Amino acid sequence: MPTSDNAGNGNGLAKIQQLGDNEEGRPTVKAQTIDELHSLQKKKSAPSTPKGSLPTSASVFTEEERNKQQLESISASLASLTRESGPKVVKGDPAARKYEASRVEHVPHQILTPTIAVSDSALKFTHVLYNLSPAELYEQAIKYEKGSFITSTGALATLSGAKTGRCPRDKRVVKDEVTENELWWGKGSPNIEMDEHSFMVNRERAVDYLNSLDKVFVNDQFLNWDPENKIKVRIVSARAYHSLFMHNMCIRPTTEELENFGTPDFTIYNAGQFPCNRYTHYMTSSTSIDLSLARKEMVILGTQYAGEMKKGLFSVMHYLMPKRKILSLHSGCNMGKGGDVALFFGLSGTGKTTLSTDHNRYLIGDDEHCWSESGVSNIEGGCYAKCIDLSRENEPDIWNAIKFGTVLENVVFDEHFREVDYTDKSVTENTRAAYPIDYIPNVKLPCVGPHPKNVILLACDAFGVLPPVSKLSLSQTMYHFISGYTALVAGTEEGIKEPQATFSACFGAAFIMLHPTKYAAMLAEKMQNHGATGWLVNTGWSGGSYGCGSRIKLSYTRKIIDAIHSGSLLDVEYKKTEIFGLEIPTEVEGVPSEILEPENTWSDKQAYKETLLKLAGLFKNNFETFTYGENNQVTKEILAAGPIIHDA
Ligand SMILES: Nc1ncnc2c1ncn2[C@@H]1O[C@H](COP(=O)(O)OP(=O)(O)O)[C@@H](O)[C@H]1O
Ligand SMILES: C=C(OP(=O)(O)O)C(=O)O
Ligand SMILES: [Ca+2]
Ligand SMILES: [Mn+2]
Repeated sequence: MPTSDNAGNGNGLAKIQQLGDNEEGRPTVKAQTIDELHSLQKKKSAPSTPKGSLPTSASVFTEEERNKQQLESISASLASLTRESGPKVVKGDPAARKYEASRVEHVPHQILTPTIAVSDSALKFTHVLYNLSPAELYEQAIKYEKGSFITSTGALATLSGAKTGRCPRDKRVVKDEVTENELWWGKGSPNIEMDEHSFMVNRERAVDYLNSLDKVFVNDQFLNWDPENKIKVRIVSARAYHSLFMHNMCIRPTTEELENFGTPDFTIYNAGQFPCNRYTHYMTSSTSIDLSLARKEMVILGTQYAGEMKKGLFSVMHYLMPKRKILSLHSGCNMGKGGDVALFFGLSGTGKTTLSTDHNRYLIGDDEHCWSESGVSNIEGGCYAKCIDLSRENEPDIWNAIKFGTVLENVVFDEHFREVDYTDKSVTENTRAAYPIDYIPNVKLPCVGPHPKNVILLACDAFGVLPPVSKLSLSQTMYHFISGYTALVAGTEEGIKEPQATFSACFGAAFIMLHPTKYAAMLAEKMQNHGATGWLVNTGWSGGSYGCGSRIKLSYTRKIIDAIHSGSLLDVEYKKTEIFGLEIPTEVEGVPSEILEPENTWSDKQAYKETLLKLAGLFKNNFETFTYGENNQVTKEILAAGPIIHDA
């Protein structure tokens, strides 16, 4: 009898929902398990050639064949040259190994020759993370690299370790029968020799280190936007940070270009976390950056500073391009709406990146270019901006480029909000942002342009005696190009009042491979043929040396640069200065006229005169290397274009 109560079921109890029921028409997932659900999240990236389309000559390979070719090529790059130590390479993240297991069978078996010793590393797989996307590299960095964080604007903040700048004294170049005669060696040259054997010792050390890891990153990319002079580069590295940096800084291949990449023209082995062995001949520290032009390889040991890779490749371009009658330039480059191109030469910190990034002009590149018969081309696919004291007001385009995908090196940020404090120098003064060039809104794509109209030499003169702007004759341009002057303040060290003069031939002595006069002669010829005007712009001190005066306002420098671009600076009156013989304009729109003549801005005229003479003496002293050297091609005319000190 009590059952009848239940059977009636007039009590309003809800029916238990069945799987697949869909009360509000909301679809539920098709997955039966949580693993299945996860497997639905990622779909396969689309191939570049859609299925069913006719194969072109470049796409006759199946995806599997291409994959096999890529693996063979990477395997060859990573091969030990002294023994059969593998590697057995396999694509993909070892953390996701169970999903990759089926691919292992495709790896070609290495034939073991009994004459070559087998090591344990021959038995293990090296997982290759090949041309990962920025999103994948973020995950790798955050999961596995201490010191990697996402900032409030989405950039990837990283630490470069003990080295926060380049180590030019640890750079070595293999001297052989060919390079002995071709390259610039000796006093003033950046090329410190090593022999081939020592290079091989370091190469093996780097390759063994990389093979000992569970995984390595491989980037296959391009240098040079000039399609006829593109260079294929491969970068093998151990850190996601390095892979993302190069992804941003080199030219990114399309999926199709990557499928048909083939053998690289140049390979970098970056084993930066691992030191070199100081017992190796030619090694003077635990850091070594070694270049073999014959092998088309570079080895990095003992420094994780990413700029070493970018500037290492720049050195290679300084060798390869002049062979093709193309001038390689350590300069920024931009183009006006009317197609007028300007080059900005200058040493580190003088303003190449800042001044080539100009909201009113198209950016071609901020640091490395080529000047060929057909015009200028950027070597890189990204920019590498200093971020110390970066502000939205002064540099809006660089500020806005610091977003998802950008690598932020050695900056300090709020631990909770992850807002970067660009004034903080706790890690280093050389904080940097590396971003793809298309993060700048008015980029010129492809990054090429016609022959330059203006060649601007930037010097940050901390002595405060060079005029904010002067127009140069061709010989003066050559004189100042070969001198490559800048004077910076030590900055981080306390008590340093005296500016440090630096002379760096061709505004890039650390990267040139041939004698400076070779590049200078090419520049003179090109400037003459294309009617380019040379300018010297002081982005440094005014009103006294460092300590007394102050740095010229960026807004004034921008006005000066505007007047150069527009051509209006060609139509004003000029006055010639004493000692340096520089032509200085009497007026520039938007700039107080009195600052154009440095003497006016110094209250102590005697101190001005003495400082001017001191700097002129430093110039003369530096130039002696070029006039009395064995490669004396410097004409009297160029020498006469330098400062003239009259004996009292
Ligand atoms: N008058 C000026 N002209 C150019 N840069 C200036 C000036 N005053 C201050 N600066 C600062 O100097 C630095 C120049 O560095 P950057 O453009 O990165 O040089 P480079 O690319 O030549 O290494 C920037 O931090 C910029 O804000
Ligand atoms: C990255 C560099 O370039 P720059 O300082 O000229 O921007 C460098 O010299 O290490
Ligand atoms: Ca530099
Ligand atoms: Mn720069």
